[in-house]
Amino acid sequence: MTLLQVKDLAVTYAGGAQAVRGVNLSVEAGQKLGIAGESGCGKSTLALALLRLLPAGTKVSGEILLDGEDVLAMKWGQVRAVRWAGASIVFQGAMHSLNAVHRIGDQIAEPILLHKKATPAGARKKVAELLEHVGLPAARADAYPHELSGGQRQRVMIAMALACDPALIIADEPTTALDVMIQAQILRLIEQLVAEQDLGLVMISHDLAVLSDTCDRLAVMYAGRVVEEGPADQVYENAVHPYGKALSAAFPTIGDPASRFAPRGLPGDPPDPSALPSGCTFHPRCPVALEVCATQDQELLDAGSGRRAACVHVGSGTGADTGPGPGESVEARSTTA
Ligand SMILES: Nc1ncnc2c1ncn2[C@@H]1O[C@H](COP(=O)(O)OP(=O)(O)OP(=O)(O)O)[C@@H](O)[C@H]1O
Repeated sequence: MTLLQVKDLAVTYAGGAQAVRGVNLSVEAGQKLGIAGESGCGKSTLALALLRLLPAGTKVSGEILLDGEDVLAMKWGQVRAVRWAGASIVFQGAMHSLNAVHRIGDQIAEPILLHKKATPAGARKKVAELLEHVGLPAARADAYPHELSGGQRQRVMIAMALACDPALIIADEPTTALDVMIQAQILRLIEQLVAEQDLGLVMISHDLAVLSDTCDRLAVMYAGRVVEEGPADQVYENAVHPYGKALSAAFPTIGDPASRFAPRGLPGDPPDPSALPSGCTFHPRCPVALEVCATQDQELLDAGSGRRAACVHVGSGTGADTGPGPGESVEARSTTA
């Protein structure tokens, strides 16, 4: 069953930044989609757009079908209901998302009282169940956010996201602020909940390794566009788009100690979304760019093994080398920049 279908989504902020450009994606029940990319590529904008949480004055076009209904065409009352019962978001940095002066039980109960029309006793019971479900004692309902550790607060955020039984969870950098051990626990918790409740998951992270470990499918974004997508292991280990390759090369390969010492990083910076380069927006940084890339953008094309990539080399059918893979060095060899 398709829970989320995004068609040709574009977001332009009031100042002219084209943060998301023509994104298409879909999530089935029980499926975990990871969205990866450098800072500023539009990941959070995409997440916020899904539930119409962008600032007033932002231009949004395309379609966001949640359970078949277009969120962009909904009246505000319907959008508010969908935010908890259809899909909910787990943000990074729970300390900023939780209200410091309210007990966490009251904060989790609020959407249950509002959207599920539960009685106070019914909401308290549901809060206790949710806390236990995310691995916290029910008695922690009486705690204030500052009385919990970072990992416990993130568990509270997950409990809150599940409060109205949504079909889809959107997790924006859910573990970024946590240490590695706690990060692993929270990722396992998310995986377990998705499997148990047959939820859909959209997980956003700059960390391709974390995403490939947790998700079934990956979409790699660059300058507001999805430039590569496919099965998580294929995109992480065998990316075909030169940017996807550079991104996966930025993470050490498990089991290959030599890769820890390989030069990393991609020369140059991502483009300013208010003044995007012509053609393929990656061409000024691309190690294998051709002249045509400066004037012509590519659609996502079939790249084999379930992957699709927006690169002229994929379309050429030549199987041309699109640059270094995980653990290999990345050097600019651009013919156009
Ligand atoms: N409220 C806003 N008004 C104008 N521009 C914005 C706004 N929010 C984000 N942007 C711009 O939109 C682009 C995409 O930002 P976004 O936060 O979606 O990227 P991101 O990939 O999530 O980055 P990060 O990982 O750093 O959060 C950036 O260039 C950013 O400066």
